[in-house]
Amino acid sequence: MPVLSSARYGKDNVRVCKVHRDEATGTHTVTEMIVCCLLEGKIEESYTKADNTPVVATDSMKNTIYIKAKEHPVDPPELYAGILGQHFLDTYSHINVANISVEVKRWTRIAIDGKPHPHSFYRDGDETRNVEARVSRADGIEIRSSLAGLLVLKSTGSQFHGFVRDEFTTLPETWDRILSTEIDATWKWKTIPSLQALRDNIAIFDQAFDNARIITLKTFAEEDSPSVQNTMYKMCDKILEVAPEVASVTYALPNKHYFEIGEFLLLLAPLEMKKLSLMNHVLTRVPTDLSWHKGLENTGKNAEVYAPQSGPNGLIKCEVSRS
Ligand SMILES: O=c1[nH]c(=O)c2[nH]c(=O)[nH]c2[nH]1
Repeated sequence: MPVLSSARYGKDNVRVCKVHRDEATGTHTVTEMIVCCLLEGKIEESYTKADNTPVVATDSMKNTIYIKAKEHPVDPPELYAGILGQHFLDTYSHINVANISVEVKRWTRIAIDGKPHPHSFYRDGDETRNVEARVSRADGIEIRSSLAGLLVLKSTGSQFHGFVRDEFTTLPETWDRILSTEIDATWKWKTIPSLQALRDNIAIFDQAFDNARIITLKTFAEEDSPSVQNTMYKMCDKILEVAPEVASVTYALPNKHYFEIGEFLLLLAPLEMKKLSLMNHVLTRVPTDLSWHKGLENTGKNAEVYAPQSGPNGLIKCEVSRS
């Protein structure tokens, strides 16, 4: 006998844009977001018995997303997610959990001759500010806030050495390399008991976002990184230090490799590679640089031209909690 072990449903990819007009100053603020709303509760029979009585149509959820954006502030997104989620619990007694996710796009104010323009904006990158809220009758409000899609690169101040060297290793140790990644940082808040408690503490959300962004960029730029692992751990530690209401921090960082040009030749000459590994237990990529062309030197200290790799890439993750 099969059992429905879990179920949730709702509307995804609801695109919303809200314009706030400050009457006094004539300044507009634009918030564009993508909202997802998935409900859980006593909805089994819609799956198992074709009984739609408990089903709040996903189309109605889409309407609710617009209406709540009109009736309430959408900033910070943690507040909007809490308000929207609580609405479903207050309105439908058989709904027990509302899972709300919000992805906020960047619309940065244009400055003209150094002066912020009142109603014109530009998209300065793919970075988004995200919120995942689980609003539950039994467990209160659980929120994960995050910053995603922030692409960064440093052209020095990154090392990687001392790692396992064996018959599978070709990567040379380095004391100076290009480091690039796309920041995906998430901070999980201690459980918030109610929407009122969330409202009472509203300032912490913007503060944490600003702090997480500054800490990430400052640590990335200023540290002489021994590895992605250690650098991301330091970022987590610093965020926990400045945000006492945050319970844990996670990072997921792809290592976007930039290799010296000559390293490709090994892949093109597998027989040669085998021979080298027999001769030399520690096989490293053979830097051929560009010297075959008029003696151009382009490795080590002379490296200027690199080949950005689209894949494969490293992917390094961690979660740091309070002890
Ligand atoms: O910072 C790094 N961590 C790794 O685990 C790793 N592995 C690798 O090939 N390069 C790197 N860089």
